[in-house]
Amino acid sequence: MSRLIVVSNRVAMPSRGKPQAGGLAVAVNAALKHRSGIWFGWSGNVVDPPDSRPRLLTRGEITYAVTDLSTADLQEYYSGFANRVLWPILHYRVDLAEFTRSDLSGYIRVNETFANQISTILEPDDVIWVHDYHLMPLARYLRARGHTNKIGFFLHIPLPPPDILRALPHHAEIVGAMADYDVVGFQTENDRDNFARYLMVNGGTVSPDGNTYDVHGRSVSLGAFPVAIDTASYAKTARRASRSQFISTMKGSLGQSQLIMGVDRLDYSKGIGNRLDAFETFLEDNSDWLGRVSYLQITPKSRSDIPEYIEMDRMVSTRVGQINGTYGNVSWTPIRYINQTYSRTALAGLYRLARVALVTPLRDGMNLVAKEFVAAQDPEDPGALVLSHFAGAVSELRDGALVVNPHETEGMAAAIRRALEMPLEERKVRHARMMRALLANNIDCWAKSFLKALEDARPRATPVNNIRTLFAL
Ligand SMILES: O=P(O)(O)OC[C@H]1O[C@H](O[C@H]2O[C@H](CO)[C@@H](O)[C@H](O)[C@H]2O)[C@H](O)[C@@H](O)[C@@H]1O
Ligand SMILES: O=c1ccn([C@@H]2O[C@H](COP(=O)(O)OP(=O)(O)O)[C@@H](O)[C@H]2O)c(=O)[nH]1
Repeated sequence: MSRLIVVSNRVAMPSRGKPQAGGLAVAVNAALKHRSGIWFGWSGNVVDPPDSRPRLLTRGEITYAVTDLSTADLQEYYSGFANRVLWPILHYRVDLAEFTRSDLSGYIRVNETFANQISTILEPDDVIWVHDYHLMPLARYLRARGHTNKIGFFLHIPLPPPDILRALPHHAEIVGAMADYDVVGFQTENDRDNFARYLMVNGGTVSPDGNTYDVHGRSVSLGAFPVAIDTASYAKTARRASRSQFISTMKGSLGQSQLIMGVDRLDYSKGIGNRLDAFETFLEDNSDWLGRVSYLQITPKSRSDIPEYIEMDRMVSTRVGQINGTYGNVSWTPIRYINQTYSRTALAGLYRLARVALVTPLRDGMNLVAKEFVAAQDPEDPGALVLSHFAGAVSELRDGALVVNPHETEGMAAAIRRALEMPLEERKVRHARMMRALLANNIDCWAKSFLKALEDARPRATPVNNIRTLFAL
């Protein structure tokens, strides 16, 4: 079997020890467990100047090939273009995008550097699987270096309609460059259809199979491959974790209160502010629940150098303080707000203890927390999931979750009450439906179905040696 080269901005090195908050690392790690290969990406270190060749480290079946970034790379590529331009625009927040030409050139420079470094380790029949918005044009630079390998791309975050994509300055250089992959995968059909429409309005034509698009001489197949979790193994972890000292201490601290949980990186896309508004309205409208509920919000800090994230940090802390100050008393604090990262095992135990999970992003590619919460429940006494209509996970979990619009405070407050008071029989039925969906699409299916689509893609006869823009801006 040919080697698999996984490429992503972040590489989850086992030696790092610390748990990582972020679904991409969790999904790729699980996918690589079943196929030997190389995982290439950023080491997480900033070095001036970085080495021009990757450092290799083998652990079991996986070889990690990592490279450092320079201070300018970190600033322009990661904090700048990837996280202040692409992240907001792809999450439908054009209002938050801060575009500069220097950030765009830093982004292109790092993509070209990655292509150079990958070229040093690439063999002709390697299959390359690139992940996420940091590396959208990588295939273009690999093709320009003469590589005809199969190259696939998976976008972990949403892809908005063409009108929003057009707000991205020089979008053809970035979004249009995805046509240089053989297969492009998305979390949902909606994301896939948005990209198909983007290609069509820019002169692409669809082939009779309905999945392959010809775009000015390039051929690219599109598909939806919802990212998954290892459901059965996570359920086992949760059963074990629920017997730990950590969980019995937590249980003791709750007394008779019901536990509501939220777990999100501190990111504006997660809708934490709207959720706090809804929780406040719930307390305001339901005085019978005062003192009988505890909302635990675990929120590791994320991308803390970026102004929008600093502002978010300030806003959430202030709101939590206001709500606790207004509704709490000497023996009861409504919200426990924590900025630490917990291991997935510790989270599994907490999920199993919780009566309700609030997963209410304004937009989210998938949201693995929603899936992990469901997998962690005791089927005989499961908790209820309140899930945003705008999380990718809703396409698989809508039959069992209480689906809410995160922009409607009163609707979310009502859903919190309904979830807390849901009869056992209804909780069991809803949980069983969601478990069925999760068991049908396991992490192995995700990786296997994407790699199968890549294998089936038409081989490229000749490399593209010129880098040219596909269509007018
Ligand atoms: O690497 P960071 O900048 O610290 O950010 C963490 C990761 O966040 C994003 O995760 C996405 O992928 C998940 C798994 O497919 C998906 O469930 C979630 O909805 C997405 O937001 C980001 O896409 C990753 O690249 C980051 O590593
Ligand atoms: O303290 C934490 C918080 C989150 N996570 C994990 O980080 C991932 C978050 O993925 P998700 O898709 O929900 O969102 P993302 O952060 O990737 O946008 C999940 O697997 C969580 O279990 C974790 O291990 N520890």
